[in-house]
Amino acid sequence: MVRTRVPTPHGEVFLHLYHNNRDGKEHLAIVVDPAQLNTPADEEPIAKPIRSKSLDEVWEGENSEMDRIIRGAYRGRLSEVGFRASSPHRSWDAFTNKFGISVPAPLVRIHSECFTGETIGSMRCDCGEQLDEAIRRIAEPTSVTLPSGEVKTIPGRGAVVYMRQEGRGIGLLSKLRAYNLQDLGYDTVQANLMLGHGADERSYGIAAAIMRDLGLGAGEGSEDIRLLTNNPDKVQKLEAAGVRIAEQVSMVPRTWRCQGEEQSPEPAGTPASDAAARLRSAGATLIGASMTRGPELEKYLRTKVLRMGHMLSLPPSDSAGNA
Ligand SMILES: Nc1nc2c(ncn2[C@@H]2O[C@H](COP(=O)(O)OP(=O)(O)OP(=O)(O)O)[C@@H](O)[C@H]2O)c(=O)[nH]1
Repeated sequence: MVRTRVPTPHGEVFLHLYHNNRDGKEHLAIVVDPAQLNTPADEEPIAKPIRSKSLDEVWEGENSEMDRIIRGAYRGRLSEVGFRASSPHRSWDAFTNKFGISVPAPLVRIHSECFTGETIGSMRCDCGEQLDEAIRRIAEPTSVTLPSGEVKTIPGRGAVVYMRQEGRGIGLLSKLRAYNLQDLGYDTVQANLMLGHGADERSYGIAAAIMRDLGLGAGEGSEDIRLLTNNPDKVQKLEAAGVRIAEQVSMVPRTWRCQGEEQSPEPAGTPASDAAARLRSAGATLIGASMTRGPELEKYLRTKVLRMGHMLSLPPSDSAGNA
């Protein structure tokens, strides 16, 4: 495992790259925990830091602080000047916050790789938008009230566990074949089945192991989590793998939040710019073409709701019987 800091439009995140001996793929965890950047090493953070146990362990054959730095086992922001070793071996299992307040459970998303949606901006799915939206929502600050009555804003925290399960686990090659079948009119479920695959071949054992390592919903001293998903199968499989989910938080596609309004390009004063402004004022960072939309995305989203049981309300036109 290796960890590094990455600045993003939503703030600085820590990218953890995990090796495993089950499927040989490199899965990732994108950890949002600004307290690790802002809290001086000798001060208690307000919420439990999201730390990887395997990263903090001393590894066999590790001889110097530089070895640990190179693999990312440090706290705070590295810089040539002013780096502090910062109690690298401390375990946070028994963490209690000394401010006497309860903070919201960390927000977590288990995201599945989608080359087409995330890298080339395909409008067949909303995967790129979901990844952006997940990091934005995890990083969103919240207000807490101190025992003195003072209201304090604390940064959002949580993680996206990024699983290399392209095409719901069937792989990119099969997904591209499925797209060709979809062009003939089949939906995403039918196309998978016609190719001899299951509708969804993903498993969540490795995701649960990563969460255990990070103390998110599983493992010694871990916190319960809030899970960002609409997928009931994901919730059920994670719980079966021992992950404690305090709350399921849904993700409404941006296009369904702004139904009927034009968008990109966004000349000022148009419904498009209003829709984008509303999303921005809600904190959204709109990337690329603002939001994904179009008939193919519409069909994809409706299939998720109608055939895969995703917990989302259809927009008014669909619930009126057009599905
Ligand atoms: N087989 C197949 N996979 C697709 C298609 N479109 C997107 N995907 C994959 O679907 C995965 C994302 O899963 P979704 O079903 O969209 O969402 P989810 O993760 O199950 O549910 P949420 O947590 O609510 O987002 C990614 O691995 C994508 O590569 C498609 O048309 N066919």
